[in-house]
Amino acid sequence: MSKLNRNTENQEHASHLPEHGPIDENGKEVLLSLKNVDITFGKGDNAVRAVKNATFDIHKGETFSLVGESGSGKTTIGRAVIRVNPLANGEILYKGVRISGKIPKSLDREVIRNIQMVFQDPAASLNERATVDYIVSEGLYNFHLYENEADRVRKVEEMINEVGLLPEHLTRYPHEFSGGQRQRIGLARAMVMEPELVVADEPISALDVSIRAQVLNLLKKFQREKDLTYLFIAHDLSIVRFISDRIAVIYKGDIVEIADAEELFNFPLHPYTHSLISAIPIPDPQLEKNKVLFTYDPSIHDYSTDKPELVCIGHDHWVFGNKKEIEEYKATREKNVPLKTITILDKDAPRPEEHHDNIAHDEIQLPPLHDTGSAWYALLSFLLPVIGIIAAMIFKKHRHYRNYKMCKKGAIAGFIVLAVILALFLLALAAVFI
Ligand SMILES: Nc1ncnc2c1ncn2[C@@H]1O[C@H](COP(=O)(O)OP(=O)(O)OP(=O)(O)O)[C@@H](O)[C@H]1O
Repeated sequence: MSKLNRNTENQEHASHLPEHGPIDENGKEVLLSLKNVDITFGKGDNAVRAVKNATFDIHKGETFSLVGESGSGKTTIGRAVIRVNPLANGEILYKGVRISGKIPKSLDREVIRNIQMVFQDPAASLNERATVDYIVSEGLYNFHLYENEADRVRKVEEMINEVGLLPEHLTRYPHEFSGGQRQRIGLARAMVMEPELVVADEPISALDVSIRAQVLNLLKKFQREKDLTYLFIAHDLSIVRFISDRIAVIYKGDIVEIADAEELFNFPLHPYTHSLISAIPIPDPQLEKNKVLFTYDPSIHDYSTDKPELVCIGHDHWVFGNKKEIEEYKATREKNVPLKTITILDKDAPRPEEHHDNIAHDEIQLPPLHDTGSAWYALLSFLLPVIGIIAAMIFKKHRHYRNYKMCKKGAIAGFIVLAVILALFLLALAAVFI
């Protein structure tokens, strides 16, 4: 497309944005930079400092996740990036160009087109009175990103196919769709603009667990195919672990830790990050029941004289703390021994420390290695139901619950088919002899 159409529009308004962002000291292209960003709501005594001194870079092509509990300021940052929330202090740069505060109207239009947002609640974010066709086309209309009507229709149909819906859905209204389908419409509306950066604000939190993976896979597919960069907002570390390149943790408006995803999970230095990791449910009910929840107590910090700041302690790992804390964090990291984040208590079993030390915390957070739930188990159990039932019992004992369910399902279906054949045979016998 769009390169053509973008150029067409850029000829009308010379582009304010360079083709590439600046390169940082690690040789990575910086697409978005927040520098000392403060965001405040209200005035005087009622003022809420929702975001305090937020500073981070997002590199081209990466998934950068922002994680923290409800009310910590994640959405406020996302909305500041798309220029909805004004800053009280600091600035936001896109490809090195300031996009916060007062900017020329033509730059504002370029920013809207290049940075799109996908919202948490697909029901609330879609205009209920507009058809899907109009919803997906709205940005194209506003920015004249099509050559003629046939071109617009082609773009919209292509996009609706790409998100897994059908062209006949275009004439329908949002209320005629399920939550997952509405989120697909929201994705189509954002992606049809061919953005470079997508702010995805809890895009799967409102969806059924069963369809969350589909929407995540769709986001990943778009990223691979269109070289997208994501600012992914979530309140739960377990969701972002496997989709993020880097993760920033935010607590009550302060960014308390930023690191590569694996670095953060291996060395969660800030106690709030530790508490978020310990809150991730373990798929094994026995271990989950006996897990000790680590809760964060902010009163452990004494910031009365020694003020905290976000400091890089090496390994591109940033932690928020005062000088004393930062020295401790550095010393811990230099030992290079992954930190223990989960403690399992079990009265009847070995001591908690011993119990935990035998299992890497990575392992307990994952389902058992061979718990695949493959359809082959069901098929073989259908053909050999007795063996299927035995296999199901063994899988259940080893907590391979998905395999167990598949075997059970297949074996039961196999028994029913055998019973029906036997019944028919007996009926036939009866018919012959009576
Ligand atoms: N428009 C507003 N007016 C006043 N206060 C606001 C406004 N928007 C957000 N806030 C306040 O700013 C703080 C951060 O809110 P924000 O919505 O960014 O949190 P969040 O981390 O995204 O939470 P959630 O996961 O629940 O969406 C909260 O204390 C919230 O009450």
